[in-house]
Amino acid sequence: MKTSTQQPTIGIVGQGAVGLLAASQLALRHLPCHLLTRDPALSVLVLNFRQQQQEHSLLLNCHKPQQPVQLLLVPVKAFSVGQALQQWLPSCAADADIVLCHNGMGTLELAQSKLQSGQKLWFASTTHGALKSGPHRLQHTGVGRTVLGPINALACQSSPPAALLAAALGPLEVVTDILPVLWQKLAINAVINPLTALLMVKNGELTKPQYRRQIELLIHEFCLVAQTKGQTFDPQTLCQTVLDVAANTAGNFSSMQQDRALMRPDELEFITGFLLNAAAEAGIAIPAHQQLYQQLRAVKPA
Ligand SMILES: NC(=O)C1=CN([C@@H]2O[C@H](COP(=O)(O)OP(=O)(O)OC[C@H]3O[C@@H](n4cnc5c(N)ncnc54)[C@H](OP(=O)(O)O)[C@@H]3O)[C@@H](O)[C@H]2O)C=CC1
Ligand SMILES: CC(C)(CO)C(=O)C(=O)O
Repeated sequence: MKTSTQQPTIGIVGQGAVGLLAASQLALRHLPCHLLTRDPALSVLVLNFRQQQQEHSLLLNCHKPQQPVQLLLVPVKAFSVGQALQQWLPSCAADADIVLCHNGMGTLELAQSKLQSGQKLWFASTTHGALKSGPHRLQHTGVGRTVLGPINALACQSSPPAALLAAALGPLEVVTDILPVLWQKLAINAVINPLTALLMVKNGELTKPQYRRQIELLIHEFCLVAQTKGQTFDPQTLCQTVLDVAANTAGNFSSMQQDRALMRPDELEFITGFLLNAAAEAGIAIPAHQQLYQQLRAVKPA
């Protein structure tokens, strides 16, 4: 259902870094949305949003929407997707656009099983960087881009919610097949995240020659698994892509490093774990990823 001004009701799950980035950029473009938070008593979030050396004081709306949500953005950790959909899909219109946005893979079947038959499922893969340094402070740490693609059959036949996604997390590219994008992001996260989390270093450390052999091995194994799912990558090019991301985000800690440093749950099961499951299904051994997984789980058991 649309409001009188024809602006669809937008809901953003949570008040995490990516969700607040999306809400802030919408607010700066005078496109209001509802933050769907865990705290039912919270009506407004006061946010200091820092972007490109500019500080913005924003008031973000946390009221439960009166109208069914037409566009639901779900920028939560992969392990929260099932519960987030369970909680917030009842607030959505029967023909709503639902947009997942997370690192890792392995949530798509679960998400599809929770949707009503008229709801469209999309995935937005973003390279933006956002850091929440306190409950009221968000910094846009890296200007990136977002690729949006359909997941379920209905989304494949529908127009994408491109204008709103572009306002929230643009520049936006819309693709008809998002899987190659998700697999490439998986490769980046399957190398940078576990290594930085194990070594407790910033991403840039991995550009040093001493890590080159291990990264090449991880990428080689990744390519074998991806191939079994119909995703073909050139190992050398992919290795260079991973090193470029590490160099471009040299001063940042990866999300997995931050999660482990702060003793929060991490996305290892949806990154390395997903890869290990796919390898097992295909009967392929990927010892370099297996070892990383075991080392990380030994440091903090699942
Ligand atoms: N931050 C970044 O720069 C980037 C992050 N990503 C990926 O995007 C995803 C989101 O990242 P990020 O924003 O950093 O993650 P956060 O953990 O900061 O944000 C997710 C937020 O959603 C909340 N949440 C989860 N489930 C619900 C629910 N049912 N109802 C209400 N709130 C809920 C969480 O609350 P609670 O903590 O209480 O569970 C948390 O505050 C991750 O997969 C991440 O790897 C991708 C690119 C960049
Ligand atoms: C690309 C990278 C590795 C940037 O830090 C990331 O997505 C993450 O930290 O989760």
